[in-house]
Amino acid sequence: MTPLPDRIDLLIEARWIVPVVPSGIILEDHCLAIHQGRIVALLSQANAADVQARERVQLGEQVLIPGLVNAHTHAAMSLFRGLADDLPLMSWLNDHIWPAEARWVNEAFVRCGTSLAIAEMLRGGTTCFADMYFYPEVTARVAMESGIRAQVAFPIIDNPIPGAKDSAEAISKGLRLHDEVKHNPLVQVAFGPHAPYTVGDEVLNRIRTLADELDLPIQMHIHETAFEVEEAVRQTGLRPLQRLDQLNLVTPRLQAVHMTQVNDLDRTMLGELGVSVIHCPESNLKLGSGFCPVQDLLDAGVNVALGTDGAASNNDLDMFGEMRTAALLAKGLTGKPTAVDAHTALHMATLGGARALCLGDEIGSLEPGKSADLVAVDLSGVAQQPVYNPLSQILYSTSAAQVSHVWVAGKARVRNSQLLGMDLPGILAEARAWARDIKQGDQHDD
Ligand SMILES: CSC[C@H]1O[C@@H](n2cnc3c(O)ncnc32)[C@H](O)[C@@H]1O
Ligand SMILES: [Zn+2]
Repeated sequence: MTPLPDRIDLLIEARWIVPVVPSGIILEDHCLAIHQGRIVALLSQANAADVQARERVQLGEQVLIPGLVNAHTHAAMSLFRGLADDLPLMSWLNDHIWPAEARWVNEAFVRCGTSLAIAEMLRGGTTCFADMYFYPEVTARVAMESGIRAQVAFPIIDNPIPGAKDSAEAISKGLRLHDEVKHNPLVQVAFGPHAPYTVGDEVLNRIRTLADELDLPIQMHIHETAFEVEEAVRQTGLRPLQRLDQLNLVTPRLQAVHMTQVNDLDRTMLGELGVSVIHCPESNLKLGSGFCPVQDLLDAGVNVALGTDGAASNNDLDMFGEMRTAALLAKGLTGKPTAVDAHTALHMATLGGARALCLGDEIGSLEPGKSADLVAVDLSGVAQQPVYNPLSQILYSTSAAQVSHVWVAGKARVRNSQLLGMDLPGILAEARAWARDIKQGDQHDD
């Protein structure tokens, strides 16, 4: 072990630590040593006794895990939470969400909705989120101000969108944003072509060329419903994933969101070509979109991450709930209780997400050298007793409400369940004002 600095910044003592790597290990009565925003050691409490630290945090009956990675959301859509429920995807989008976006979405909307979403995510143990929404420059700014880690995919659709008159303008604004934030340690930019049915071949070709040149990820909704795949086959003779492969987009930089429709050829292609699949089980269930065959994908060597999707189709941004749904759904779908076990679900929500966002060397597990993106979960409550195995509690009897502390790059963002550095009362007041106007159809004054 490399010697520790004479005095480290932070020492966290916990009853349990689940580092995710090595797989399945649970450390009891251990400490995590943090210096300059990075994990420098995992130590037994006996070995940590002589360590000098500027700050010591004693967590008691709590479990420390890596920060959760919400690998797909539309943060600002938190302002549309509960606006249109119990509908299938295309009527939800065409008849409700897209008209509401055309009427309401502007920079002030994105600022307020993204702040609300980040507050919910940080309080719930999400330390990194991957976003795809209009005015990505606003999302990036709010993320930087709040201290959360983010991948901001700038949206590209063939039609005009809020903030860009066409896809060429969306791309040039997105590239400018990349240039502005490329040295920021917490925020990175990605391409966000919305879906195969909203972006044509010419624009996809340009995205592929630019993403290769700049070494940037591409996030896209793909094979979300059977209807999407059937329509594409009817119109072109190709499944959307086949079409994307012909355009050389099926590569390790592709983050394929949803993938509820997977045939043998798709599965082989995803595994062999190193694509990450972002599984959004609750949004898929609520919109009746279908089921992503996660265990089959994992067996084929596909990296699978977890996302909530937006709060307008979920309707929360709770990654603990998402992990539990993913685990239960896989068992129901396969008829096998061993499918997506507790460790696999936590892996998808941490290291799987980190790898999908090309951040696998930086976050996703508690290992020396990685950034100190951490979550402490309180297991002392009545609904968490007794504790035989803290991993079981994390998956099957815990929600965002039990998160007590959150650190991003070693900096505390939640302490004793209180959000730090964000004006939560102000954000809530503004969100309620937006909802009042949206409900009444009034003009919103900033
Ligand atoms: C291009 S910005 C994002 C765009 O996507 C819409 N959206 C939200 N959820 C979904 C989904 O599950 N499938 C497809 N599109 C979705 C959102 O409303 C924005 O218009
Ligand atoms: Zn989505």
